[in-house]
Amino acid sequence: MTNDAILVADGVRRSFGGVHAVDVEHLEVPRGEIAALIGPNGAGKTTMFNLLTGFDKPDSGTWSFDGMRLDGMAPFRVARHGMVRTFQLTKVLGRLSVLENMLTGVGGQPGEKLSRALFSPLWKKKRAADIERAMDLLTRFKLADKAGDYGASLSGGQRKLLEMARALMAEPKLVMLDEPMAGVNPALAESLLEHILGLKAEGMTVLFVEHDMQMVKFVSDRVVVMAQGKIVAEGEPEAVLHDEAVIDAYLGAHHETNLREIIDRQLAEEAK
Ligand SMILES: Nc1ncnc2c1ncn2[C@@H]1O[C@H](COP(=O)(O)OP(=O)(O)OP(=O)(O)O)[C@@H](O)[C@H]1O
Repeated sequence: MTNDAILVADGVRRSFGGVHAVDVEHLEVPRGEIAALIGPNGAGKTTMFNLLTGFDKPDSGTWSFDGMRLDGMAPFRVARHGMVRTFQLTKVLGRLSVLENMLTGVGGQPGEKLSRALFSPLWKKKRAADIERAMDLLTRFKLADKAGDYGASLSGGQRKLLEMARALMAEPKLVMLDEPMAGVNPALAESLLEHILGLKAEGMTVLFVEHDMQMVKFVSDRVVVMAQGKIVAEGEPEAVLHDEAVIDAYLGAHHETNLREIIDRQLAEEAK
């Protein structure tokens, strides 16, 4: 479909009992773009994220990332290959400091104990470089003054920022964000948007799940719509958000967001 897709998935299926949570024939994420994955509650978006990043196993399906097959790979290996994700409910570790949380995002930690013992000076050098990188990222995300504070002391919005900053520790090529705007106050929301656009400016690809249509419209180059496990529409935001099938997918599932109202409001604003 696209000339240069960083992620290509085929025949990805996952059922829970009788529920076909994910039943995706084909998905491509274009390199260097920001793609939004939208759809009503229970559409299968988070399950799809979990499958692609190795946090859940599909009943069937294959996918490749940057030309390499990643299906069946453990999450830390997926991250090491450059595909990292954040979670809808952040996984910031409350009893670790903000800086320590950042260091958990460094790739290549599991199984390093032996080499660490053998090459201690090397490890120390790497550790110092990791700390420097972590502090640079914390500065960029305006969290540097909190480096020594416990993760638990951060607000919900700051945790979202920390999770995004931690994801960048692995120097990813693709960043997957699960509902980055949920529970974030307007001031932080603006800075989150800037950070997401910044990732693209730095050459990263972004795939995010979001219910906030304003954000979807504002930052995405491409929108993929899921409903009942399947992809029901995809394309440029303008076209997709006016698509009858998309509106039906939302309204049919009695989703809390009335897309028609949002679209009408946006059209009225644009007409002003
Ligand atoms: N571990 C699980 N066990 C049983 N059913 C599950 C499990 N995870 C997801 N489901 C079901 O799979 C379907 C898809 O859920 P999923 O969380 O992926 O949807 P979603 O699009 O991310 O929804 P939301 O926007 O509410 O986060 C739902 O019917 C959900 O109840």
